[in-house]
Formats: sequence, C-alpha cells, structure tokens
Amino acid sequence: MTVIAVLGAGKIGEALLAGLLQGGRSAEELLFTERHPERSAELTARYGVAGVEVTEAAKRADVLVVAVKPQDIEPVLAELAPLVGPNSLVVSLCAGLPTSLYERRLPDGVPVVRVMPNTPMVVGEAMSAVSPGKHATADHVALVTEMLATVGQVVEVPEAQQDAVTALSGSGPAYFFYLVEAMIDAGILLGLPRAVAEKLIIQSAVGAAKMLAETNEHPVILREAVTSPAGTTINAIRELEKHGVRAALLAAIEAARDRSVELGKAHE
Ligand SMILES: NC(=O)C1=CN([C@@H]2O[C@H](COP(=O)(O)OP(=O)(O)OC[C@H]3O[C@@H](n4cnc5c(N)ncnc54)[C@H](O)[C@@H]3O)[C@@H](O)[C@H]2O)C=CC1
Ligand SMILES: O=C(O)[C@@H]1CCC=N1
Repeated sequence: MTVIAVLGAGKIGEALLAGLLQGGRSAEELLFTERHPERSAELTARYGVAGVEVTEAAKRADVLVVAVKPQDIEPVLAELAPLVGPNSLVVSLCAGLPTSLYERRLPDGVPVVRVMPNTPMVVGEAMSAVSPGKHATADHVALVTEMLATVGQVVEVPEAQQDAVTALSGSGPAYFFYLVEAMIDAGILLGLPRAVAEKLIIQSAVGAAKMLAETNEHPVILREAVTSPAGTTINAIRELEKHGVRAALLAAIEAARDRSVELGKAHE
C-alpha cells in the first residue's frame, strides 16, 4: 500500500484526494495536512480521509504532495526539511516552483518530482505533466505517473517546459469555463432563458471535447465541418477574427507563462 499525503488541501489538493478516492484508492491510503482546522474537519467529514500534522504525514506517507500556493511554500519546506531524506518522495504541484528550490531547502538527495495537474482530476479527466528533479529516478517518475493516471492523463516533459505547461493545461480549464460563461451570456443577449442557454452551451462543449478526443481529427477540420458556405458560423468566425480572439489567446497564455516564471524567481 502506497500512502499519499497532500500537504495543503485547498482546491487542487481536494481535487486530488477526491480523484484518487474515485479512482479506487481507499481513505486509509490517503492523508492531508491543512492549516485551517475547519477546512480539515470539512474534508474529513466529506471524504473520510484523516487530516494530520506534517510530522505524522512525513512519518506515514510514501509520497508527500505539496499543494500550497507558491507564495506559502517557504514555511512548508522549513517544516519538511527535518522530516525527509533520500527515501522520501516529494511531489510539487505548485505553479512556477522549480525542483531546484526544493533541492536547496531540503536535505541532500531528497527526490522531487514537479507536476502540473489541472482541476478536471475531480472527474478523472486531469491533464498532468511530470518532470523529475535531479535526485528523482525513473521509478519515482513511474510511481507518480501511476498515481496521476488514476485521475486522468499524464505526460512527461522536460522541466524547462513546465511554465508553458502551466499556462496551457494548468490554467486551461479556466479559459474554457470563461468561454462557456461568455457564450451563455450571448444566449441571454439573444433572449433565451438562462437554463436553456446553459444546457445548449455545456452540452455543445462536452460534445466538441469528445469529438476532439475521440475522432483524431484536427480542430481545423472539425471547425470547417461546422462552417457552411454562406452559412451562420462563418459570420461568427469573422467577428471573432475582427476582435482578435486568436491573438488575445496567444497573449493571454504568454502572460500566464510569464507569471509562472515570475513565481519561481520570487524564491531564488
Ligand atoms: N487550482 C488549480 O487549478 C491548480 C493549482 N495548482 C497549484 O496548486 C497549488 C494550490 O492551489 P489551490 O489549490 O488553487 O490553492 P488553495 O489556496 O485553494 O489551496 C491551498 C491550501 O493550502 C493550505 N495551506 C497553506 N499553507 C499551509 C501549510 N503550511 N500547511 C498546511 N496547509 C497549508 C491552505 O489553507 C489552502 O487550503 C498552487 O501552488 C497552485 O499553483 C496547480 C494546478 C492547478
Ligand atoms: O492560477 C494559478 O496560479 C494555478 C496554477 C495553474 C492553475 N491555477
């Protein structure tokens, strides 16, 4: 039995616990630490997973998954330093933080794997990218990959690509939610009842996502199939182009990448 402890059970920490439980792990294989006692009680009531002190987490867990905000990392590393060694395995989910930060703050030889997951892990559809630090072996990567594969898909990338990954798939669900929100607003503008607009757009999003995942067709081909000559869709596409939506997405994702780089630099 591999015991996994999530250090900092906020949005992504909870998504991981929920996803691992849904993926077949038992509550006894999971632990978490949480600085807010009421949050801890809420999670234990919801999932039956024990909230513990970091000392107990380090003693009992095979994998320590750090899921605090990047700005809160220093006290966590200070707490962990006396409790971990080369036989531990630390997994960081934190945007921007390089494995070298952990390696500097923790005792020599502690293996660290950097991961950028995303919130669809609550429904078993996460996209996670893993990168080993300098003391992490192929076995460590395999263990982390196996853990993440129960909550979605996993790729391995060189750590130098993690800031770009963070901007693309880490934040990615937020861009889709934003688009869905705006499209529902469009339905309201056109006079549809909100409930109807929501159903139309959410099912269109689910259907489009399934086509992307299952048909193996390029998105351009799928879009062309919807865009009839002198039809309705091309009028909408012209407006999207006129308003620079493609350029806005490129700039937005570049800005997210830059922020990830900046978050890492704050701890140099
Ligand atoms: N929310 C998301 O979609 C994603 C978040 N991440 C990363 O995951 C990390 C957490 O993000 P969120 O879950 O969104 O933030 P959050 O603020 O919801 O969760 C952080 C949790 O850590 C707890 N915490 C802070 N310091 C602690 C300490 N010393 N000991 C125990 N608990 C402590 C907080 O009380 C909070 O519940 C961040 O580093 C973020 O970059 C990565 C991928 C996606
Ligand atoms: O917005 C953030 O900083 C985190 C990292 C990726 C998704 N959410």
